[in-house]
Amino acid sequence: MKIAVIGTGYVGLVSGVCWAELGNDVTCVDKLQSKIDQLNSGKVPIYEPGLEQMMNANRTAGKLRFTTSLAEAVQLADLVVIAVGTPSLPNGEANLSFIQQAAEEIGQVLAGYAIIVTKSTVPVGTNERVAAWVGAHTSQPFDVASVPEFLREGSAVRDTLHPDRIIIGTDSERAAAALESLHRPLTDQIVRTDIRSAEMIKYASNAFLATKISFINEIANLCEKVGANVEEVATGMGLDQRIGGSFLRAGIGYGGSCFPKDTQALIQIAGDVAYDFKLLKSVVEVNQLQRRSVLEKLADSLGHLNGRTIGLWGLAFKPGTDDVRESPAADIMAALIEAGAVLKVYDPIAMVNFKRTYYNAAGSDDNIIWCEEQWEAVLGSDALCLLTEWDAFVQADLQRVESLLRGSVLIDGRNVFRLEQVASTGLRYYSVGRPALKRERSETASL
Ligand SMILES: NC(=O)C1=CN([C@@H]2O[C@H](COP(=O)(O)OP(=O)(O)OC[C@H]3O[C@@H](n4cnc5c(N)ncnc54)[C@H](O)[C@@H]3O)[C@@H](O)[C@H]2O)C=CC1
Ligand SMILES: O=C(O)[C@H]1O[C@H](OP(=O)(O)OP(=O)(O)OC[C@H]2O[C@@H](n3ccc(=O)[nH]c3=O)[C@H](O)[C@@H]2O)[C@H](O)[C@@H](O)[C@@H]1O
Repeated sequence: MKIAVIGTGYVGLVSGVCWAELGNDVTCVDKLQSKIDQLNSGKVPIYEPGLEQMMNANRTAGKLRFTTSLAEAVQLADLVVIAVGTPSLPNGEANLSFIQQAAEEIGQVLAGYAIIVTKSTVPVGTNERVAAWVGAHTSQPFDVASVPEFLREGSAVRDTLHPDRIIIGTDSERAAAALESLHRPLTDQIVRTDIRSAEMIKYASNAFLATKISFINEIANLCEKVGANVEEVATGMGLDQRIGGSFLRAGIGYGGSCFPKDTQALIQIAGDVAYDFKLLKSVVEVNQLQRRSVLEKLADSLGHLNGRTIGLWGLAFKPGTDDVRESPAADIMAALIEAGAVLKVYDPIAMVNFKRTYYNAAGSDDNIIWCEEQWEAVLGSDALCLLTEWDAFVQADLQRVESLLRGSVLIDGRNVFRLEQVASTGLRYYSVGRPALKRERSETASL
């Protein structure tokens, strides 16, 4: 199949590369010249394990191309896939301006029948608007379909090649048959549905996963008060097949480019039809409060934060990605600085993106020291907070943490250390929903 993919972000680039890998002829388009130049020089602009190698193999085989010319890509394509961003507007609603622009541009250059697929996450009813935006600029025949994407950053290639299911929302038999044959090599779990249901499946799935996380985080908060251990609770709950064990890891709350944006958008979608989505509003509120729990634990252990030096391990919203959009670390850092703390921060992959997104590119802020390596963030700090569970942190030698800290406090926002492991050190240890190890120890013992 000849495929044009509009947008070379996490979704467009990974989908395009994987479709080429399956033997299709793929042209990826982006309006950012710098991105296309980078891709044409064999470099992937995002951090996504396994992607660069697969991309270059398919470029060399002549199955994958990159261009800024939407016309060049669309005119040759049987299938045109829209994978541009749908960020939040200030009121939480999805910003559809990139979708509209792409749809209108497609309409302007369409040279014959094509199937136009929206892979971006869009509110219910958007694909009908896509049809209208394309149709306003062409007299060529076309069909539209909603094929939402469920990949996770960090495992995007694997998720794309081994999806749990493929959702195809369209009222065209011709489009459905073509999309089924495109996806059949990946899975037998292909669900054919109407366009509006397909659009809703995407939001409902993300909102449900976010709900599971906020639910377990509230159970964790309760566990801390009643002396239970949330990990034991999650294991016990998750063995019930009706509940399932995934997405029950308590922590500092969800972040990323999708759960925060899509939960807000669904609340807005409900509001537009005068429906008050109370449960989802609480999910969002709980998630916001959960980020504060790090500050509360620091205040509990250190007394006050003014003038304290706090080491932070992890800035990405989760390991395996350099994406820092809506990362809990950003809110936690801002609150710590406001409380008068000095921060020593380190992330193995996301430092550059984080500085560019939340500070100026140079990262200049008198209260933040951007560390060259992970131990520099520990050296001389009053406390260390682990915010992202990168392997290098999970495998860290806790005796070394103890000896380099000026204080003795370790806040584990992702429950990565075993309680017995920490018990063999002198660290005062706070995790999420598990018993704290609050023993007394001189704050200035080391260094
Ligand atoms: N990031 C993720 O893990 C997932 C994202 N999604 C959804 O997929 C969509 C895309 O997300 P990402 O890939 O993260 O976005 P992104 O922001 O990383 O990439 C979007 C790309 O589209 C390009 N673009 C925008 N307008 C264009 C136009 N008219 N012509 C050509 N290129 C254009 C931008 O320059 C950018 O490179 C969003 O709706 C998101 O909610 C869905 C599942 C997973
Ligand atoms: O629509 C999207 O963009 C994507 O959003 C999520 O994928 P992603 O944001 O890449 O990452 P997840 O692995 O789902 O993690 C999201 C956040 O939840 C947190 N999380 C996850 C699981 C858990 O048990 N506890 C928990 O706090 C993670 O730390 C992270 O901050 C979904 O998992 C994908 O299916 C979906 O396609």
